[in-house]
Amino acid sequence: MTQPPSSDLTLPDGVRVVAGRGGLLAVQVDVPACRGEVYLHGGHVTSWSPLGREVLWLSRDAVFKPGTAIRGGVPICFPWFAGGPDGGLAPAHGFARTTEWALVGATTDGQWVELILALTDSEQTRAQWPHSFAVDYRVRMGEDELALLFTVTNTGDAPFTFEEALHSYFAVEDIRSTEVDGLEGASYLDMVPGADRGPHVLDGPITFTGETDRTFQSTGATAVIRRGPRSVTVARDGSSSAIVWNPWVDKAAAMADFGDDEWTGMVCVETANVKADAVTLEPGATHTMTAYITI
Ligand SMILES: O=P(O)(O)OC[C@H]1O[C@H](O)[C@H](O)[C@@H](O)[C@@H]1O
Repeated sequence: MTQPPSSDLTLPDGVRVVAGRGGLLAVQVDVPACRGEVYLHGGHVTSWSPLGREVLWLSRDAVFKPGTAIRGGVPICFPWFAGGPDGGLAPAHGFARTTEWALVGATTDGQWVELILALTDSEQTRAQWPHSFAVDYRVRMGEDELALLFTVTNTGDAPFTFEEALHSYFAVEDIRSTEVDGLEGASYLDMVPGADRGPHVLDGPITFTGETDRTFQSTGATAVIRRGPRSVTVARDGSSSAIVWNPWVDKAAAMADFGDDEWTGMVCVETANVKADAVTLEPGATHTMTAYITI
């Protein structure tokens, strides 16, 4: 089992740390406004359930074990996305989603709960990415908003460039009748294998009729997921990229940690800075990317 958070951290009422699935440590929130769960493994939000209705999607086949990313919720992609700007980097989406994070703060005002997680460079991270950094990740959950504030500081003495994504999976009634609005007019790359990569310009709301994997660039536009009776809005700050993803039939079947029929019930709308939107930080500089998820 991973290390418990430092014992001098006082947790407010409604917040506790438990041995979750696979024995991994999970921070559970249970307050009148919402319930939620964040695994220290990957700094991974796996649940946000305001007023008893789950907003995020988590695969029934998700694997909870060291070294493996959890399928669903909000994986953190850092310090690169996919195989990195030029491809070829491993592990896919960087090491943050498979590394243990520390819980360094937890507060509540009775309505909101804010959890503060931290990740800093170690011998293990420097072997994969030779930079000194500190990430402060604030997860604020309440009755109608989940705010995710991801702050990276360059604690070294040379500049570095990184990619980042809050790879949020949302539950939808049926992807075939789901629409994502708000990104009209934005430029995107079509990352589905074999497709014309583009860049393309989006000319209307996104509807889903097959595998979809679009990387929107140079846009901070807010996306609205119309997914049944209730919509979810993903607003962003400090984020110029957004990824919209559904694997559809064949890719879902090819993933061991994704139920064959589960592609109908999810969509990813990700808050990111990737490819040409990668961020460069000078020594001592800081960058914050925020996702505001509201219902
Ligand atoms: O299977 P993973 O490494 O978690 O990646 C899952 C997906 O993440 C992003 O949305 C990418 O755009 C997709 O190409 C990728 O398939």
